[in-house]
Amino acid sequence: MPEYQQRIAELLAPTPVEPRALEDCLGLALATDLTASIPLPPFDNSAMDGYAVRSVDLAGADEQNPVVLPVPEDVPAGRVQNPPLQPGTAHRIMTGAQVPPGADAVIPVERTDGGVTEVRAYAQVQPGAHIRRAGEDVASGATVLSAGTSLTPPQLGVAAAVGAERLPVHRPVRVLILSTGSELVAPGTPLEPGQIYESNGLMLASAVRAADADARLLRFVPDDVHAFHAVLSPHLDSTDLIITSGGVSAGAYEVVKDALSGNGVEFTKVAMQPGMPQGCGRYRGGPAVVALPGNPVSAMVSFEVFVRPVLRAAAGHSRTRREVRQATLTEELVAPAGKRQYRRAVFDPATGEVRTQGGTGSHLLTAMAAANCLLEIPEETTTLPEGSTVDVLLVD
Ligand SMILES: Nc1nc2c(c(=O)[nH]1)N[C@H]1C(S)=C(S)[C@@H](COP(=O)(O)OP(=O)(O)OC[C@H]3O[C@@H](n4cnc5c(N)ncnc54)[C@H](O)[C@@H]3O)O[C@H]1N2
Ligand code: MOO
Repeated sequence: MPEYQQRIAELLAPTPVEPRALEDCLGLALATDLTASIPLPPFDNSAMDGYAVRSVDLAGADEQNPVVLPVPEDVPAGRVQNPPLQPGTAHRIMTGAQVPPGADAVIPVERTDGGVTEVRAYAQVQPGAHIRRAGEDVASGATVLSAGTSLTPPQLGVAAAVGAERLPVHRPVRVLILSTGSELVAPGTPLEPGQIYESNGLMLASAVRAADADARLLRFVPDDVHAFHAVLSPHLDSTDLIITSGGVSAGAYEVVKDALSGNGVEFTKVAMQPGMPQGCGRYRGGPAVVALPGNPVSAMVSFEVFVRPVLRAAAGHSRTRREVRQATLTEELVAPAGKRQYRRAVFDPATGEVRTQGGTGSHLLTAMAAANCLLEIPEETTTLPEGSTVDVLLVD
């Protein structure tokens, strides 16, 4: 299994780096460190709506003995020209407005009568009170985001706050998802006997998108080799990776295998359950191909262990793997010898316990939908008593 993982990893080269407007960067990987060219906050500013004062001018003020100061200036947030505060005066100031030179504190409006031309202050203030200092959040020249960061909303907020207009990010991997199979019909149409609704295509496209890659879905590719090549051909120049599901095992009418073998893709059996039959390679020397088995759970588990980490690495993310936790098994399990088994399971982070969902059948998709982790059973393990410590891959 590790060798097969390595083969797939080698198929995808890092995507090019391109500058993108901040609003188009969510989830993408930053390609170089982002350094702040300004401090944050950029200037000393008020944390409160109130009055900028010299703290010494309010010494001894209280409810019974208010200090009355003239208010010659009003300082709304954004006022650019900001006259200095003269001793014995107060400037009415709003949250976020620049503290005038000469002021060393802000008294909140609630501690005053709220006067406009003169103000009665009912409390004294400590020097520095309610002033947010320049550089308190970020010093000028500091690295605010590191290369490889998968950009989150607050990180994009930081980038905007330091004045970045665009960011150098890795272009997302462009993935084409194909599903084949004469038994498949679109949800929304009536089912004839022998038919099932197509679900792998949508599931894999969603998994690709959730891994912050681009997905294009081609469902119901005809079960015919010529038609298969014809459907692919217009997409080849704009695709980094083709993912197929189904048609890789030992049966007749395996269009994926028939079309891709001899065109750069090799099919093999991997010592893993589910997900034994697999294929990978490069289609006619062009895009990478990963041919996943058709059983829905096999397709999904194979995507998790083979494809997702590679998609993340190619797109420059420094975190490519799911979090692995150690958990205590609440039941006894048996597993096949010589295969790495992945069981659908629910991990409870509060207790550290894990319990499997459903059986091992790779058609049992609802157990996968109910799971929040994959419980990994190593190749050499065939029995796990209740209370064993196991590794779980957190998949949501
Ligand atoms: N004689 C053998 N038979 C099978 C073997 C084997 O080694 N020898 N391996 C089994 C294993 S394990 C798996 S996994 C499957 C893989 O089969 P294929 O990749 O060829 O997939 P299909 O036969 O096309 O489909 C399998 C199953 O999945 C359903 N399916 C397929 N595509 C979709 C889709 N897009 N949406 C929903 N469901 C889908 C399909 O109807 C089948 O039920 O082979 C075993 N057999
Ligand atoms: O590999 Mo199949 O995935 O066991 O069902």
